Amino acid sequence: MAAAKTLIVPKGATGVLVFADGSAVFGRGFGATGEAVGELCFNTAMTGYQEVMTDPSYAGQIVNFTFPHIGNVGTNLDDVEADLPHALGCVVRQDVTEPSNFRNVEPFDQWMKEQGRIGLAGVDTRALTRLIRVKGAPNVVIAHDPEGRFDLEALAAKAASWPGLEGMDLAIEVSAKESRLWKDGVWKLGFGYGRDEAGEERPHVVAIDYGAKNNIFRNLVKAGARVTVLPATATYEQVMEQKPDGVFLSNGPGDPAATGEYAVPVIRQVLDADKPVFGICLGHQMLALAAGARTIKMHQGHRGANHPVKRLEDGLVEITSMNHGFAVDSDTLPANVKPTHVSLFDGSNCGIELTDKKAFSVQYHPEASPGPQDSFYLFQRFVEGLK
Ligand SMILES: NC(=O)CC[C@H](N)C(=O)O
Repeated sequence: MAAAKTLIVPKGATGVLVFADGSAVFGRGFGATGEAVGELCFNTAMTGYQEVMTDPSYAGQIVNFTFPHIGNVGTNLDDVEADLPHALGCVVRQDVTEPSNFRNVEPFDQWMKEQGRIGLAGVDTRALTRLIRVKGAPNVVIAHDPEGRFDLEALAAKAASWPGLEGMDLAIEVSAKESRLWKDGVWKLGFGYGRDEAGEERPHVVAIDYGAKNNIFRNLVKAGARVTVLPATATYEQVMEQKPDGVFLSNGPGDPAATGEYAVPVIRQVLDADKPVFGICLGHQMLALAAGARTIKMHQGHRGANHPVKRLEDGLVEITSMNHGFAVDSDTLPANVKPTHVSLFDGSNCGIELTDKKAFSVQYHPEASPGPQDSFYLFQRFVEGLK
């Protein structure tokens, strides 16, 4: 797999992943035709492919799923984390079968096609994962053509000339462009999404959207907040105009250090004004940057739904959902930044708290979607703290 430079397309191959060095992995294309260039990452979650594909933090990335049966429950209108899929494409082991689920609305391959996203099936995705673990996340082109016509040299050149995620600001591209009130609560079988009938008396959370997953806002509503969403480029004055009781910093794609021009200075001003702050994933990384720490690109990243994280205050282990390729460098935490959570997989930083401010953040995804719900308490902790 992905061993040598390949110039011949095997008979029957209708999809391919091409690496910058010219090596290629062939399979059967599904979803949209065409090609897309991005970073290849792997996700080990056993459920929730629709949530993964629509998580805006996957902008610029192609997801290699280690779980073999992707697409088997189809797609529906509810399990989406944003209006569009943001991952560029996906690589899967088994061909996508007829959906078998009472919630299915549309087969996965058709949904991918309509959304302009490319799929590649019939690949040894676990071998591909091992390759990423050894060599780090590569830049690749995913391509699909029902006739199997691929110009492999041109595709390799495209992968080679893509600049990579490091230094790339994508939050600005996927963020909401307008401010809005958020109204949905969490989903319940038989009921769908709850409705927020919040009164003015509830704590007001101003959530800055750097590419947010909707389930974060739903959980803030469930925890009892009134939620206003602002675009990533919101100024300090625009944040304060909303009279927030607390400010939330969302997840999002790309390199946290590349958002430094607009996001981090605003976060610093919010901290200086002593507003309570809660951040998730990219929001965690940017809170750390605003506090004076540094972020680093990880070798392979963390993406899945079973990542154990230790809460340092009492040693409790949370099983968490993760999706990140950058991390806060724990060696750079200033004296007023206390680490609160650590990954039990590799010891990387998974949470911080500012000792002189009401501000905390986590690297993982307490909103799950997909994943375990061990960390829902963080929404409660934030919103209760605003009262
Ligand atoms: N889910 C996220 O917010 C991801 C943050 C950042 N883009 C990273 O890859 O680390």
